[in-house]
Formats: sequence, C-alpha cells, structure tokens
Amino acid sequence: MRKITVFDTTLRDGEQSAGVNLNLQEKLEIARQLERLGVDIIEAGFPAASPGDLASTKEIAQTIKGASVTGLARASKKDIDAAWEALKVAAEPRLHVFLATSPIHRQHKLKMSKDEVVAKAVETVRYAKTFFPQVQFSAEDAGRTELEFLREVITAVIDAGATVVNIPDTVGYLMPEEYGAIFKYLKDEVPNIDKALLSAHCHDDLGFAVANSLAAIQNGATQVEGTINGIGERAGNAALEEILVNLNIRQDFYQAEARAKLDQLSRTSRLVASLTGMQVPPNKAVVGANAFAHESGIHQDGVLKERTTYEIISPQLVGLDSNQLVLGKHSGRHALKERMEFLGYSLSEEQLQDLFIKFKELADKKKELHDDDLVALVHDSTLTEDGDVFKLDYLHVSYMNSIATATIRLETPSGLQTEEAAIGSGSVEAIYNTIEKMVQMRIHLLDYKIRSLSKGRDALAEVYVKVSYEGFVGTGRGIDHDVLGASSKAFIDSINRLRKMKKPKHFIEDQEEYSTHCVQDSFN
Ligand SMILES: CC(=O)SCCNC(=O)CCNC(=O)[C@H](O)C(C)(C)COP(=O)(O)OP(=O)(O)OC[C@H]1O[C@@H](n2cnc3c(N)ncnc32)[C@H](O)[C@@H]1OP(=O)(O)O
Ligand SMILES: CC(C)C(=O)C(=O)O
Repeated sequence: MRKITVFDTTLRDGEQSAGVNLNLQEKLEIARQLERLGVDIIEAGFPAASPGDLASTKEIAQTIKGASVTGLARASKKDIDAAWEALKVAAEPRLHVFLATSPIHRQHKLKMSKDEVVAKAVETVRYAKTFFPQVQFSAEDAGRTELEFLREVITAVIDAGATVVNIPDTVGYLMPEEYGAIFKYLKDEVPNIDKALLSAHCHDDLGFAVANSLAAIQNGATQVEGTINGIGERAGNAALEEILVNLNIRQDFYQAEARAKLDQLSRTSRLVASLTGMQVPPNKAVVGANAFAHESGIHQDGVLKERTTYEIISPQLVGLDSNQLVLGKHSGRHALKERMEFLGYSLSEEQLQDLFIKFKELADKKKELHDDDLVALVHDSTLTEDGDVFKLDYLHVSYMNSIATATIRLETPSGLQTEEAAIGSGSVEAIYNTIEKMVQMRIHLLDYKIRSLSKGRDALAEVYVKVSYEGFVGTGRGIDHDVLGASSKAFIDSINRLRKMKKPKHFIEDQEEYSTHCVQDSFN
C-alpha cells in the first residue's frame, strides 16, 4: 500500500476564495481541526502577503505540533525571508516556493525566457535551503507547460535541494488522462525523481479537480494537495474530503492510503463552512447535507433492508451518527412505519394505511415532513378514527369591506353533507359563526391559541381552542397547512369532544391527554 502525504491548503489557497477573509483566531481554530483530522502538512498562509498573514502563519507554526506547517513564497529573497520569519519556530521548518513555467506565464506575466526561469528556480531553491530543511517547489501552471521543459525544471530544482516537487494544474485545464500522463512521464524521465516527493495540486475550473488528483495518485504522485470543501481561487481546489474518502472506499483500486482520520471530516467541513461563510451545497459529495439522505420510497426500503443497497459510504466513516431517511412525497410506507416506530407509535396496518394517505396529501404540499408534522398527522387520524364526528369538507373565506364571509361544508356524524355561510368581523369569527349555525349549538370561545408546528414558511399551523357549551368546558386542536383550516378544525374538534362528553366511555383512548383534560375541565 503506497503512503500518500496529505497537504492541506485551506488556509492559503482556500482563503484565496473571493470574499473569504479569516482572522487569526479563525485560522487557528481551523488549523487545530486540521491537526485533529490528521493531515500531514498545513499551508498556513503567504507570509509576504501582509503582516497579518505573517503573524497568523507564525502563530499556527508555534501552536500546531501534530502536522508540519508551511507557508508560500514567490521566487524572491524578500518572500523567503518573510516566510523564514514566520516559520523558523516550527518543529521542522518547511517552505513552499513557486515559479510559473508555462509559456503563457513566462511571456505575459514573468517576462522571462526558459533559461531565466530555470536559473531563478534553482537560485530560489538554493537560497531557501540555507534556512529550511524541507523545500517544496511548485511549477505554477505546470499543466500548460511543455513536457520537456517541465522535465528540465524539475530535474534542476531537485538537484538544487527541493524535497517535494509539485505539478499544479493551476487553471484546472487538464483532463484526468492528460494530468495522469504528466506524472507518469516525470516518474519515467526525471533522473533524480526518487529524491523528492511528487505532488498533485488541482483546480476545479472544468470540474475535474478531484478526478485529476486521483489520476495523479494512480500515476505516481505521493503527495496530494487540496482544501476542505474544495474552496479556493475561482472554482476552487480539489476537495480533500472527497480525495480521502475515494482513497478509503476504493483502496482496492488505488492501492494507496493516507493517515487522515476520516471521522473528523464532517466536523472539519462544518467548521470551514461556518468560518469562511462558504456554505456547502446539499448535494456535495461526502459532506453535503444530503450526502447520506434518502428520500425516495424504493431507496428507503432498500436501505432499511440492507444499508449497502444504496449507500457506498457509511455515515460513521465521515463522523456522522447515521444516515437520514427524509420523509417527503417520494417516500413509501416502510420508511413512514420505521419513523413512526422511532417516534414511539406502533400503528396497526389499518392505521398506517390511513396515516400514509394523509401523509401523501400533506407531502404534496410540503417539501419535507418533520417529526412534528407526523405526530400531528397521527393525532388527527386517531381522533376521527371511531367516526361519529363532524368533519370539515370544504372551506372558503372571502373578505370585503371589513366583513369576512365563510362558506363551509361539513360531513355530519351520520355521513350527510351540509353547507352553510355566515359573516363575521374577521375570518375566524366568520368561520366559527358558520360552524355554530351548522351544529346548532351556542358555543362560547374561551381561548384561542395558534402556533407553528414545524419549520419554514410551509410549516403546519396548530390551533388550540378552549370552549364551553351548556356548562361543559372542552378543548379542541386542529392542524393544517393553512391557519384558517387549522382554526376550523380546532373548533370542530372541540365540538366533537363536547358531544362525546355526554358519553365518556366512548372517549378515544389514544387521545388520553385531551380526554382527561376535557373531563376534568368539564366536571370541576
Ligand atoms: C497560483 C497561486 O495561487 S499563486 C499565489 C497567489 N496568491 C496571492 O497572490 C495572494 C497574496 N498576494 C499578495 O498579497 C500580493 O500579490 C503580493 C504582496 C504577494 C505582491 O504584491 P505586489 O508587489 O503589489 O505585486 P502584484 O501582486 O501586483 O504583482 C505580482 C508580482 O509578482 C510577480 N510574480 C508572480 N509570481 C511570481 C513568482 N513566483 N516569483 C517571483 N515573482 C512573481 C509578478 O510578475 C508581479 O511582478 P511585477 O510587479 O514585477 O510585474
Ligand atoms: C502556488 C501553486 C501551488 C498554486 O496554488 C497553483 O498553482 O494553483
């Protein structure tokens, strides 16, 4: 099994993401978590970039003991001196210097000839070696560099003392086969290649950063660079968590391993997302919120029977407690039953079927159903279970010139349908006046409370009412995705309960709490 050195550049290349600016404390916190994750090298910053970068690189070099800390420098004595100032406190000072080698960069940016680039690279590595035992040289834009020239530069810098040579696809231009082929070529053609680690550093402009990094490993790279959550300049860097999980899950294929502790990945990802403000898309591999969430019934059924039917990575591998069966409109009875059991309900087949119908109706209106929604639904189902109740069939409310008019159709306990309309100064009053007319009972509303049962704009509303009728006091509860629907249901519920109070032995057992409450209130 080949050992792969993991080089994390979240704090340097990752911080180059547009809009990201981490302060010293935030960088230290991320560095400590990277140490827990077990990366081998942490690139803490670019000390010549600013006094703040120098100070944070120094602080991290002083603090972190479980990983090697490095900093970036251009091919310039000034940059190397700044890096030394920051990194001399480290246990084993390590420098990362870079110089572009591609024709585009040579001509337009550096304005240097090939010979000048080789000479500068060698001079830089030699100077760096006078301070640092470990020197990494990066041939910036190696991906667009002539292969023969790349071979020449890499041979020269290893001769000058570079201990790591990095071959970045700086602009994310290459396809995996092409990037892998460069590593194979360098392994075969650079005579002193065994004296240095060969490193891969990829960007995601065409979406191949992780695939390219893995292609490099397949072709001889022994160090891989990346950032947590794949943050970084433009479209970002290779996502380290994805590379690490690939190496683990497909060890059979890569025959390579890293020492990182994968169960720290979720935690590291969350920390980086919250401190950088760069949120992870839900469908992101390994660390996205949906990476272990199953929504569709067929998948949920499969996962409940045998997790590996639809899950190639176990949630525990990356530090999560469990996968998630999200209940939504694509879910089936197996998942609903499992969730209800988890919530403490053992439903008969009939009850489950009834609940499932209501669940699907609600799921058509709501994106995701939370536990509160399910509890609400099951209570709604059990309440109306024994029949002999008024049920809301249709509700329409209009509002004009400060007068609300409610039109309501009810199903009566004997199964007939009755329709009525009445007005009120507000929608709820109009509804209650209409229902009162229909049931022919003079009901006093003693209390009315409304709350949101679950999260989001599409949350269910729960209305609680306390009413009295001919000396009896009762309560009612209604749940609906619409507040007026919930208000109607609560009022009707209270009427159903008041009717049952006259024959308490028929109280519905599942509604014990409610029933007890009604009985006590009415007979005290
Ligand atoms: C691929 C990468 O991710 S490389 C890392 C990129 N990261 C950063 O640039 C973040 C930190 N950078 C900075 O804070 C600033 O750019 C500084 C402080 C480093 C330099 O600032 P300035 O001196 O104002 O230069 P500026 O950034 O405008 O231009 C870059 C200069 O560096 C030169 N340069 C670029 N790469 C290198 C290199 N590897 N070695 C030597 N010189 C280089 C450019 O040719 C240009 O030189 P010029 O001024 O002679 O034309
Ligand atoms: C400094 C180098 C390694 C770099 O960040 C790049 O080429 O993308």
